[in-house]
Amino acid sequence: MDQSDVGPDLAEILLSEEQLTKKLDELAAQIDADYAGKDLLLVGVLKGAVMVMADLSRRLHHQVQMDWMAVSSYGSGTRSSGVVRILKDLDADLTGRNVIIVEDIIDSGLTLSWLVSNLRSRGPESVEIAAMLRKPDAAQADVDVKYLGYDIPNEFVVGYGLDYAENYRNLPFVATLAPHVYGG
Ligand SMILES: O=P(O)(O)OC[C@H]1O[C@H](OP(=O)(O)OP(=O)(O)O)[C@H](O)[C@@H]1O
Ligand code: HPA
Ligand SMILES: [Mg+2]
Repeated sequence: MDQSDVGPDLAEILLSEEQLTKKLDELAAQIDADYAGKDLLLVGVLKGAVMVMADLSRRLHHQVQMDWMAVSSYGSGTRSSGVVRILKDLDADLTGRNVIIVEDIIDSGLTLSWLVSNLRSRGPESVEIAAMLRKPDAAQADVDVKYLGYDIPNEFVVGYGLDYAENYRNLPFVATLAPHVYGG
């Protein structure tokens, strides 16, 4: 699929499939090296992390387990208010486990900052983060990300797991939306 398949809805491709692939290779090599000889549990955050989880995990030579959480922010009505509700919890017991939380994007950082402290309270050996995208100019909470793909500008992006109204998640690249799509 390329930009022509989604017509005029996209403004600009920020990261191509090749750029994502190159970064996934690098991150997988780092994780393999860092966790050599250690147990590893990858925790994906539904739904956005599905692409990163699938592509990163299959590049690892390391034997890993995978588990999933679904969370939702609520409160003021704006997304990522920092008040997070668990919609689906992990099946795995984290006691003594080495955990990497796998995410598509760190935007305000509120989701991950809450999630890291929640998972740390469950007695794991370690908790780290792997995220494909980060918006440094949107940060409202400090998030220490060990395995990062790309820093991007503070613009709404779609593709590679990221949605606008549940659309565009299946694009193999990351793009900005044309203003007419979101009423701009
Ligand atoms: O850093 P933050 O500002 O907290 O934003 C990042 C979170 O927002 C998105 O998820 P969303 O809640 O949209 O759910 P989804 O993954 O199902 O799209 C994204 O996948 C992250 O989980
Ligand atoms: O830029 C974004 N796009 C889609 N979903 C998101 N969730 C947080 N930030 C974003
Ligand atoms: Mg998400």
